[in-house]
Amino acid sequence: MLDFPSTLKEVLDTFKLCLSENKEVYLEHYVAGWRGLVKFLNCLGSVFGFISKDAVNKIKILVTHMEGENGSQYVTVQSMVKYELDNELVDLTKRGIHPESGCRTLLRLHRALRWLELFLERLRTSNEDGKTSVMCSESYNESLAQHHPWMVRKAAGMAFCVLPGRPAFFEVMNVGPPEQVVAMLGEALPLISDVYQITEEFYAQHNMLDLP
Ligand SMILES: CCCCCCCC/C=C\CCCCCCCC(=O)N[C@@H](COP(=O)(O)O)[C@H](O)/C=C/CCCCCCCCCCCCC
Repeated sequence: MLDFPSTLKEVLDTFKLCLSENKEVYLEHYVAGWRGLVKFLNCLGSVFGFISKDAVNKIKILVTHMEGENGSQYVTVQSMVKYELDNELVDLTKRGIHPESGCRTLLRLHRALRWLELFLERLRTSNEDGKTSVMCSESYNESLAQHHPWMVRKAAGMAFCVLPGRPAFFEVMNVGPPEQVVAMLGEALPLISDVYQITEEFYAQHNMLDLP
């Protein structure tokens, strides 16, 4: 697990460790990446508490699987999917007796990873006056929002309004001057994108992109 304080670079580097040689996604590093991100989210204020709580719950569910008696099946996303499908441990069409399957839980974080990718790309290419609240809400609308009910979208939209400006945001990242942040994001984003794409394709192959 990552210790705090860390820099956002250290957290994003975790996603570099996610991919095995044969392009499988290691759950251990995936979860460590999210844990690190949640710590940054917590630094942004208590208004993000409900988002942080949901992410933490999902991380806990995955860790419980990884540390459980069938933990050896939860090494990569691919092994988890195979195991849960082979053993009918996933609710495929409607909510049923497996509300905490690894597959549906990871899918929620996977969708959030797309939000992160879109948001960090906007941050990377923005200028000094760029509004992080706008970047965040545009990225949210293009990704996660499509899977959230009205109430959640409304609450998220209100939380985004209190995001600090780009300079304060860069400071929280604890990476260095803006040019360094931009360079770091330029290196990290392709890795996040790889992890996202590989997971997306694997879930699509198994018709699991809409798990209830
Ligand atoms: C200096 C900081 C750099 C960037 C830091 C980014 C930190 C991001 C950390 C965590 C992101 C939150 C991940 C949220 C996962 C949401 C999963 C989800 O979709 N859950 C919903 C569905 O779950 P089920 O009911 O089906 O189990 C659940 O209903 C969601 C509830 C909470 C609202 C989620 C809103 C997500 C907004 C996107 C993140 C905004 C963070 C803004 C900070 C820049």
